[in-house]
Amino acid sequence: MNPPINIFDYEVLAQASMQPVIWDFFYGGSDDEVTLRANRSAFERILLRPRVLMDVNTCDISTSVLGIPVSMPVLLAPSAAHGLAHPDGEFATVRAAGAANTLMTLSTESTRSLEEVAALAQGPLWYQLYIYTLEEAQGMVQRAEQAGYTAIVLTVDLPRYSRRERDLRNDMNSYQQAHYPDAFSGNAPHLSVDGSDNQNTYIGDTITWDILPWLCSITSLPIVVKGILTAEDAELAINYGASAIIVSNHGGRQLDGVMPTIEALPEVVASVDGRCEVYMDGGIRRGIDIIKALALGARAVLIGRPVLWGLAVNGQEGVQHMLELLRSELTLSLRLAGCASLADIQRSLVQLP
Ligand SMILES: Cc1cc2nc3c(=O)[nH]c(=O)nc-3n(C[C@H](O)[C@H](O)[C@H](O)COP(=O)(O)O)c2cc1C
Ligand SMILES: CC(C)CC(=O)C(=O)O
Repeated sequence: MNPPINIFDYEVLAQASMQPVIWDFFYGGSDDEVTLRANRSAFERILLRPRVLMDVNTCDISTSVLGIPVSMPVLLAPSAAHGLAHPDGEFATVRAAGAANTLMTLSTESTRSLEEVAALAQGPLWYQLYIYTLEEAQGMVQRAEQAGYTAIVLTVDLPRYSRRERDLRNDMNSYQQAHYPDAFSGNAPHLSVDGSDNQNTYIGDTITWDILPWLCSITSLPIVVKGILTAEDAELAINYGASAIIVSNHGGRQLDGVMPTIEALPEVVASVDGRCEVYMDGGIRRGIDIIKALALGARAVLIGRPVLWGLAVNGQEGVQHMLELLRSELTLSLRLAGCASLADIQRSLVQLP
């Protein structure tokens, strides 16, 4: 294949470069993968209403998230076990994010430790939290704060691990433990992806909204709640102390059959009504997807799988190149839509089905 010129090219090359069992873990969703597919197909039903004869000679796509400047409204979503994609793991990812002047969110389930990753960071970092025990969570939050992470991203859509049928068929757990036993253990001894190993004490199915004031009491970092899909939960998140919300369905990997995130976004944005920043993830693969999300009220988007494709194909350089492809698509599409900056993106730029 010729050198990749878009994220779908990276996807093809990534699949060719990895063991099918790893590909299935990265690519797959839960159950029938209805939501996984819907995250993409929903973008195709939203059309753009461009304006013409605007001066788009310069086009500024820089912005900020929670006051932190980033070169574009594209952040790296947390994803587990980058060591399964490339031997450099999160070291490559954090270098690429820094080179692109954007923000990386490190997963609790990273291959490398949060301190090692922070030591290589040239750009801002957020830390994504899964709560096993409260003691472990408190320790991790304190470690993240000390290491220079600037927000805690609490993932709330994984009370329990979903059924990922590809992984069940492949016996992903045995494969991972045989070949990459440390893939998920960078920050704590979490040995498997689905909680089946007996060292896992995950309490995600017992925590309630009170966890937010508790988190606020143990850290001065802002709390970003990831995995909100409804107006009701957006309201609760704000009332319980969230500083920002990520509209997310975990890339179609948790409850199957939920709405695609680009369709959930307007409801959440309306409910939040400017009281906090709202971001979204799920299916972002093109510059125009970012434009649609921003027109519907997201301040920024996060990308999950594309990072893993870049990593698998060419480590740090692959992630960097993938980000630059997205950056140039976004800039060109904005110009073609008549926008000279992100501030020019109005709700009227999109037409819903
Ligand atoms: C392989 C993989 C691992 C993931 N691991 C985590 C994780 O550890 N924590 C988390 O909050 N979300 C995790 N996610 C979800 C992403 O943060 C994000 O919500 C999702 O990937 C966005 O969809 P996209 O892949 O279509 O961009 C993971 C996603 C993938 C594909
Ligand atoms: C280890 C898993 C809990 C990581 C995750 O969030 C995912 O695979 O979607």
